[in-house]
Amino acid sequence: MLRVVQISKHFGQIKAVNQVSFEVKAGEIYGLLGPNGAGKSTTIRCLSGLTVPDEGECLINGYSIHSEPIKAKQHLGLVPQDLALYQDLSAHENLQFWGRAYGLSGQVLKERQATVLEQVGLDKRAKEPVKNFSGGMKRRLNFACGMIHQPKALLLDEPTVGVDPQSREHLLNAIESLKQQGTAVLYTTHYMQEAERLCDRVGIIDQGKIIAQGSVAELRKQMDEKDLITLEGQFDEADKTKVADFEVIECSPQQMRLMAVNASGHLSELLARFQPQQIHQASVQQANLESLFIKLTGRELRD
Ligand SMILES: Nc1ncnc2c1ncn2[C@@H]1O[C@H](COP(=O)(O)OP(=O)(O)OP(=O)(O)O)[C@@H](O)[C@H]1O
Repeated sequence: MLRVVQISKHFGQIKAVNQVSFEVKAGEIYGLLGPNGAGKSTTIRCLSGLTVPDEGECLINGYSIHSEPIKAKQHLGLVPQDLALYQDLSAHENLQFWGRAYGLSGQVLKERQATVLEQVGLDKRAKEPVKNFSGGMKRRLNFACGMIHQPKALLLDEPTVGVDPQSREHLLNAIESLKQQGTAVLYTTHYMQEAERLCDRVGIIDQGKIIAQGSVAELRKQMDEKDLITLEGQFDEADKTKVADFEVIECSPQQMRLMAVNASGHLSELLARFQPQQIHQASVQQANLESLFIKLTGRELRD
């Protein structure tokens, strides 16, 4: 339903997106996971036709967003990171505006307004002006506007940034029910837990490039079932020789990161190799998307 073929986009010297390719099938949620500035929004902008890539192609249900934009956009919904709402209008009126913009009218539009308001839990607040809403409620309405026309493919650009837990749950449930109905969803986030919960497949993006791609289970396997150990304290290069039997990911003056199978079982023996005052803190993290990102880049997702 969504195909991104080898797209690149430069802004001056910055390679915002660099040879990115992926596909999202009907009924699939594909997560694009990466830190701030990784290239997620630029990829979404290319897919939605707001930005033209320097090279490559974006297809929606087989139609090129650049050479056949009208046909392509019939199947596409976009929930942008910045709210696209009229603050003085009610939730109902905002949905009416966006529904009409997508070509809906009459009874069909009325029914869709009622359905999506219920899906995002705003049916009881539908007549109030949006300026009275909390940030989370506005995010939920922003999401409802993007799916009012029941698109076959939906682009969600960090839809849960800054929302309260209740709104987050509403949004995640609504996205899961879209998947059940066969919608292809592209979901960008830098929240690893959300990607693990929602996504059938994930692409990890950093500095414009997809550095790992697959199901969450496949990506975990790339960690060889190894856990991540983070030691905080004071280190120098010579300390690496003390842990030569571990896989050392990073050794900076304040932090050392290592990988090992069954790390908890080895932790006390590992700590005994250092001077007691040298280590201030030690933690173990099981193999997950965040530890894979650290393994591949030496940095944390939230950087
Ligand atoms: N219009 C633009 N002009 C110049 N640079 C840009 C422009 N848009 C994006 N960039 C740069 O391209 C890179 C990728 O930005 P992008 O917004 O795609 O990242 P992101 O992964 O969506 O980040 P975030 O999670 O912060 O939204 C960044 O270095 C950004 O500063």
